[in-house]
Amino acid sequence: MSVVSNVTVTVPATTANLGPGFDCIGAALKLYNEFKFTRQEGGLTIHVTGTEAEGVQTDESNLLYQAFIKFYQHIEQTPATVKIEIKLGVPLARGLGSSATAIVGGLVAANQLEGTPMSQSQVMELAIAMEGHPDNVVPALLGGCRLAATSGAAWEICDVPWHQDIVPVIAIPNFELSTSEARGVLPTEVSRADAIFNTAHLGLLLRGLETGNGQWLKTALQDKLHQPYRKALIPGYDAVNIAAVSAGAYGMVISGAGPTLLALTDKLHSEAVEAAMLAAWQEEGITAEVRSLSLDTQGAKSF
Ligand SMILES: Nc1ncnc2c1ncn2[C@@H]1O[C@H](COP(=O)(O)OP(=O)(O)O)[C@@H](O)[C@H]1O
Ligand SMILES: N[C@@H](CCOP(=O)(O)O)C(=O)O
Repeated sequence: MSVVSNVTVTVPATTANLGPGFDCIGAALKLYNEFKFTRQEGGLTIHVTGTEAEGVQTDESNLLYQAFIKFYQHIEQTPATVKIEIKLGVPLARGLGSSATAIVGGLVAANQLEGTPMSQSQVMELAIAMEGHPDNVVPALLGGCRLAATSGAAWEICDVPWHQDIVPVIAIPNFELSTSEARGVLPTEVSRADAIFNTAHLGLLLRGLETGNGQWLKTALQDKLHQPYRKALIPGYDAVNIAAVSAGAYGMVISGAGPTLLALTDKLHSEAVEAAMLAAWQEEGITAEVRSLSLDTQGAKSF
């Protein structure tokens, strides 16, 4: 393919971890950021519109631009000078993969502008290296629900079947929690019992997601590697959890590094689960936006 003068990339939000799959599983959601890159003379300009636009840097420190630059370093070329227009749909620092959209968006845009010198799997490897874990950048790039594992040299990515009756309900509170802060509270070592617990629960989760077996999902959505440490950073976590399950959710987990909470339920109960999560957070004095979203199956798209 040939070099082009502009490209627009859309990248979906993600919900990573899904309880027991810390740092290895995530799903793309139908909620998007849009990034337009146009070649221009005379230096970088960044213009941001949409949800919480004031929270995004408009200089060279911008994460989207950092990913763009990383691509050129990788192919050992001088970066194109560009105008960047960002339309935000994914809220920042809420555990919905806003940073992953920026990393994937910057890499995909640079690859497209330069006529795709890199394959999709090379872009993916670079995105994982930048983010430090695969569970949000992989579904952001490829869509669907994805499990990632590495032997050390390369990554194996597998598509995780998601039963059509399972509905993700996301409850996004009106406060931020940076991923680095939420990683900072985690222990560096875990017990053998906790490692076994999560191994078993992740296996059960994969089968529960595939079959829609509610009994399996109810047990599977438990975790001992990150949520017990992180829930103290999310006021109202226990109340929202109890409300979601009482309204018919299989269970509730922290989306990504939080503070967004994710309940899995079925179509019959999704509206009641939404209302219950919203009311529980309101009672704690926290404003939230609660919605049922479906899975994005296409990942990053450029045009
Ligand atoms: N569209 C974007 N363009 C540039 N930078 C972004 C964008 N979205 C997020 N970021 C950067 O990523 C940070 C949030 O990352 P992080 O703490 O990992 O939270 P999240 O869970 O949303 O990924 C923001 O504060 C901002 O610096
Ligand atoms: N496994 C990571 C996932 C972070 O996802 P994000 O959406 O919060 O960026 C973690 O839990 O730290």
